Amino acid sequence: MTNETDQFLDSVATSEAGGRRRRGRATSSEVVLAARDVNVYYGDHHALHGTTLDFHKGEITALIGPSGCGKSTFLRSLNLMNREIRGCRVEGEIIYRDHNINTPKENLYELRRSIGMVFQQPNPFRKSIYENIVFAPKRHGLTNKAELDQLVEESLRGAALWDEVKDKLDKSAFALSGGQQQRLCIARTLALKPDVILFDEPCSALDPISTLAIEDLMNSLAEERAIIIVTHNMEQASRVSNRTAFFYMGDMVEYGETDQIFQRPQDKRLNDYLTGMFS
Ligand SMILES: Nc1ncnc2c1ncn2[C@@H]1O[C@H](COP(=O)(O)OP(=O)(O)OP(=O)(O)O)[C@@H](O)[C@H]1O
Repeated sequence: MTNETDQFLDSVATSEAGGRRRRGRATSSEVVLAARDVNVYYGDHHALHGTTLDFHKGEITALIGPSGCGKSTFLRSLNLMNREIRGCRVEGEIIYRDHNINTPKENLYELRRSIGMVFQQPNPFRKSIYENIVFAPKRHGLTNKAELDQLVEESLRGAALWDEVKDKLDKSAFALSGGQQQRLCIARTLALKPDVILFDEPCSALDPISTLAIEDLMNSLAEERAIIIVTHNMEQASRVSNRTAFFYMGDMVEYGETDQIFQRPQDKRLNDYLTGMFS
C-alpha cells in the first residue's frame, strides 16, 4: 500500500464523521437482490460486461470507479430503469427475492415500489410537500385521508425531515433547500415502503452539511433494507458502505468488504484509482 493510500485512510479514520458512521465490514448474509452475469448494451456498445453481485439486507454497498466505467448503467439495471433508454439492452438475471425480474412480463410499476431510486439532482414534483409524498401511494389506490396523513408523517420522519416541514406541508417543495429537497425525494421513496433503495450520486449537488445529513440517513435506512450507492467521493464510500465494488471500463474488477477494498486493494487499477492516479 502506498503512502498516499495510508494518508487517505488516516484522514477518513480520524475525521469525526468517519469515526462516527464508518461501516466497513459485512454484517449480513441475507441477500435481497442479486445480479447474475448482467451485460448491458447501448446499441452496439457493450457498456457492462458479465457482472455478478449480491446485495444484502442491513448493508450499504458502494459502486465506485472512474467516469464512464458503467456504475450508473449497472445501478439502473437493478430496477430495470435502463428499459426507458432507447436502444439499451440488458442481458442476464436480476434476482429480487429469489425471482428473476429481468423478464418482459415484469410489472415495472409494482417493481419500483420495492426497489426505489434517488437521483443525483433532487427532483421533487411541482407540488406541495404533502402531495409529493402521497402522489404515488394514491395512484396505488390509497385514498383514506387519515392513512395518507400518517404515511406522510412516517415517511418524512423516516427521511429526517418531519421537524423541519411539519408546519408547512402545503407549501411548494421548491421552497425547500437542495438538501431538504433531496430528503423529500427520499421520503417520497419511503412512502412506497421499498426494501431496496438505489442512490445515484445523491450528494453531488449538495453542500457538506447536507451531505452528512444524507449519509446519516442512509445509515439508518440500511438497518431494514439493502442500500446501493454510486459515488465518486471515496471518503463517502469508505464512511458509509459495508461492501464496495470497483468498476473499470465496463468490468467489475474487485469486490469485497469496504475495509479490505480501501486498505488492501488487490488490483493495481483499484490501487491507482484510490491514490488519485486517475479519476
Ligand atoms: N444513455 C446512453 N446512451 C448511450 N451510451 C450510454 C448511455 N449511458 C451511458 N452510456 C455509455 O455507457 C458507458 C458507461 O456509462 P455510465 O454512465 O454507466 O458510467 P459511470 O461509471 O456511471 O460514469 P459517471 O461516473 O461519469 O457517471 C459509457 O461509455 C457511456 O458513454
